[in-house]
Amino acid sequence: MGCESHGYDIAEALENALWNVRHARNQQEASSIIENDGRSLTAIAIINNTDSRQLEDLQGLIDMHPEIALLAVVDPSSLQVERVRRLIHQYFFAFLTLPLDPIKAQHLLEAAWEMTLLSSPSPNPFRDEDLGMVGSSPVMQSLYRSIYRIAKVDAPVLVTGESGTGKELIARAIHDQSPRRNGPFNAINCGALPPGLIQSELFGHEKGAFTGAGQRKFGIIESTSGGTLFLDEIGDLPLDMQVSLLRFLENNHVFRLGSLKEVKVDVRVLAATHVNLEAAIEHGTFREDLYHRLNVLQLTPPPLRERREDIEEIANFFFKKYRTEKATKVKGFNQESLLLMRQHSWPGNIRELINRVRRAMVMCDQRLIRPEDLGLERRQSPSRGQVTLEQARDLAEQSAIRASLARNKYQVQHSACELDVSRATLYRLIEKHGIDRPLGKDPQIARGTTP
Ligand SMILES: Nc1ncnc2c1ncn2[C@@H]1O[C@H](COP(=O)(O)OP(=O)(O)OP(=O)(O)O)[C@@H](O)[C@H]1O
Repeated sequence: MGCESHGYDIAEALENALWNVRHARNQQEASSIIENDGRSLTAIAIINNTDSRQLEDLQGLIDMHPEIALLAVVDPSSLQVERVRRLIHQYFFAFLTLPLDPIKAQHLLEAAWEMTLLSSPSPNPFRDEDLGMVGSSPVMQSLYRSIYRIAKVDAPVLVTGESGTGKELIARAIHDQSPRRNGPFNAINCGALPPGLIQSELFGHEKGAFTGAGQRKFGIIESTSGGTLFLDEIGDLPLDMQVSLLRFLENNHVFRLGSLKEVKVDVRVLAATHVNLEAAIEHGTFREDLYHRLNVLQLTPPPLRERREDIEEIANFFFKKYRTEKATKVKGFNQESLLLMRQHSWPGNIRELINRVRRAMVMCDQRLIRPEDLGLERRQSPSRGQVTLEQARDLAEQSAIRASLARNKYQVQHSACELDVSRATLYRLIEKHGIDRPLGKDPQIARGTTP
């Protein structure tokens, strides 16, 4: 909120950078925006006036909403005023001086927004379930926010990232959240198209355009009119097709093969690649002009190994999803599996995680999925000198339980008595350490029920 002219200039610069901007001219307007907005807010307050009444109002508003991270924008002369300096120091995430540097403003706003997320009562202010995506880590929260922002505009988007990180899912989510959501969403894998058919697949053909073209065919671009076209593995598109695609992106017209008549098409193009297009440009296999045309907005989903905190959530999500498809006695993952999943490097990212969970659900003949069901190597015992106190405790606990179970012929009740813990605690510890027990040795295990 703040001074009209500066406010509108800043709002325009931020809107251009795809921020969702609301402009409040005074404290009342700011309050009503805050009350009405259910999602996290990050705010800029323009302090153009050192009037103590105004400063008090501003302080009152800030006091009422400590969850909002605020950036101050001030005229350098206002910084001479002790009260302004104190207010900024006590209540603001950072400050910027006029004239505003829009790049710096954006960076600080990003950082302030992340801070807002941390203090948000809801861990997911941007609803991942609306996007069909799982994962609550800060990096995914930031991705969801970008998807919502990018969905509102109509520019091309380039989604880059490793295989299996969710590039196609992101394209789908952008479409579903965009004004084009009622139009078609079509995806095509540029690497999977036979070279002789690409032109016709993308742009269509007229009857008789080539041997075998018995009738007119609309290409996928034309069939996507009013919707979103997702070009997967764009790096594999042959150079001549890159020229045609660039022409289409520049004037929104297509020529069907065998026709000189141009057809106007309204399509938003999203493209994805797992290869480095900049390197491809250097090698002469990708056109630089097409790269710049596609790369208006870029999104890069992180590899799974860079957001390990999401692994358990995603594994449980798919476990529940597949459990409803097929009756199974498996109840979840044991602690060792969860630990190993967290440690695995996931070269195939989420696709690999889904496949391992599905495989484990088939392979598992116990109540809880073990590392071998997932095809993951069991943890090596840490070598001498590398054991932390916690690991040493774990190892001692594990070996005491194993020994007691063996002594008591796997009768959990007897072992629990011997170890002086409740049966429920012993079951929990058995699961935690991934200790194998022969099936049927304990009545509870044989029935597969929770103790
Ligand atoms: N955040 C996510 N939440 C839930 N499922 C996801 C998520 N990201 C990806 N997936 C699932 O993982 C699988 C792989 O995703 P997707 O095909 O979108 O990856 P990709 O990056 O396009 O892979 P490729 O480069 O190999 O084409 C799909 O089954 C997808 O539904």
